[in-house]
Amino acid sequence: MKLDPKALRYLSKDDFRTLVAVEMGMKNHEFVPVSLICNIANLKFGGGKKAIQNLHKFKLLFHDARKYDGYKLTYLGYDFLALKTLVSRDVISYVGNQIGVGKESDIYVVANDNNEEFVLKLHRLGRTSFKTIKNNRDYLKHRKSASWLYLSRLSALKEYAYMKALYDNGFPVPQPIDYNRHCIVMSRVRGYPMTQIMELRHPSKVYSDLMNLIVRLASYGLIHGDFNEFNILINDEEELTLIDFPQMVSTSHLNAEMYFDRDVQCIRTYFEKRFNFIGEKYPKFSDAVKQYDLDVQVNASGFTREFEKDFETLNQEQNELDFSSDDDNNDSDSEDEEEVEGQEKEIVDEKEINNDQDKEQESSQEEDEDEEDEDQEEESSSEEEKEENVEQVEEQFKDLAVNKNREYKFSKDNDFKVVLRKEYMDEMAQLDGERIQNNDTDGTKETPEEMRKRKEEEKKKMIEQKVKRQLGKTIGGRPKASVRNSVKNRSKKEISSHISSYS
Ligand SMILES: Nc1ncnc2c1ncn2[C@@H]1O[C@H](COP(=O)(O)OP(=O)(O)OP(=O)(O)O)[C@@H](O)[C@H]1O
Repeated sequence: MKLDPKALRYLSKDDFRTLVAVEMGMKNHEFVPVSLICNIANLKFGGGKKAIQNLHKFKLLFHDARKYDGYKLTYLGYDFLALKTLVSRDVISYVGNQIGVGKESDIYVVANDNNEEFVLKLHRLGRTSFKTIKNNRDYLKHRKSASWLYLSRLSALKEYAYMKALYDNGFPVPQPIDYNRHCIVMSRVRGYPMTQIMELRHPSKVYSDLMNLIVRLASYGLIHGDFNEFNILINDEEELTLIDFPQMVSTSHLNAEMYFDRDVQCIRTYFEKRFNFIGEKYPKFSDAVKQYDLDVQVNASGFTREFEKDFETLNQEQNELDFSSDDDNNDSDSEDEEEVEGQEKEIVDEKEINNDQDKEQESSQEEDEDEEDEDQEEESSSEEEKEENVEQVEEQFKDLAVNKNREYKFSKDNDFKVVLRKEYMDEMAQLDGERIQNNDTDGTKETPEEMRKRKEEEKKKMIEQKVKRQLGKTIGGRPKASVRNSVKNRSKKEISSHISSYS
């Protein structure tokens, strides 16, 4: 599901109030009856129904009238609630391009009023299960339908808590900025996922940095649990940043050694396959001496043991639900068995909602003008670029270049321009050198105009190659998912339902 923030600017305070009312109603109902929504929202003169229609129009609510007139939140609706809160806290002001799609999240670039860029991660746990839940449920004794909200929220909270504890202790992780509901805002790392790197200048150094990181994590009582090339970002200086923490486990976990060894093995295998580097020395679980305990800090950040327990239980239940979704009978049976503790924790704190609502005002309308100006500029410059080959490059590049459909202005115009990496620049310089040599020996000198054209051509070729590679690796969801699956031992079913959720 793609996040499209354009409706934000058209929604009134009453609309948001009604959206929150649906969220609260989903505590006990899969589809919240219209009368209940209106009651909770408590709007005058039939305002509730009008707001429901508006929210439905923007696809923030899903309607079902089979048993009674009821509505539930869509992912987009839940995204909006979180975005609205983050905007009202002045954490973010603009939403930019999507820069990543994980199995369980969508990643966007966002910016605040000072044009500082961050990354917004929207957790999407349980999205497959959510789709399989039967529509004939009306009243939820045991918060089944809302579990995707709760699960995504817990996952975000866990990731935020771990990221904060790690960041505060000097680990190379993004800086956590804020979170709300199922969203985290963190600093943007200037680097590439290691899976996109074809060659390293110093493979042995990077390898030993990674192994040291695994051991250092263990000395703080933690194992990443998904330590692979997809969750390691590397920059041009070959510095590393670790991302994605919802699966972290403690070194006192029953299977801690297995998780530790798996993390180590993942890196060894990858280095051997990709860089032809055999890591002869590698750490064992017994090498890691626990010196610190980050658990306390993680708890202090809000992710208590109770939440951890809930998270594990729900995760397991969601997995079981995925497996049994084909079997209609099983589904309804298992529903009755589903008793999860701590229902009160389920939906957002009412107080928080009310405060947020009061603070949250229509703050997005003024952004239109700047954005339109930008779009006009883009159009006029593209008119000049009529040459066929330029168009070809743009076509291939469209997902990586400036998103012309974006509804929100973005801070730095040049942000999405291709940044040619050092290797490409070196390659071009080398080609230049060869050409000059040839010219000298031929006795035919290139005019400055010819040289400019040739350089442009070469640059375009480089970009084309780079883009092809990137598109193949990052945008083609199917191969990525299957590779990830082999790393993480995910079921085929899980992957195919994930892939279908994007189609
Ligand atoms: N702080 C960040 N800075 C820059 N890019 C990021 C950042 N966080 C995530 N990304 C990009 O988003 C991609 C997906 O992020 P992440 O691994 O956190 O998602 P995920 O849903 O947890 O993935 P999965 O569950 O499939 O492992 C990353 O590969 C990376 O390219």
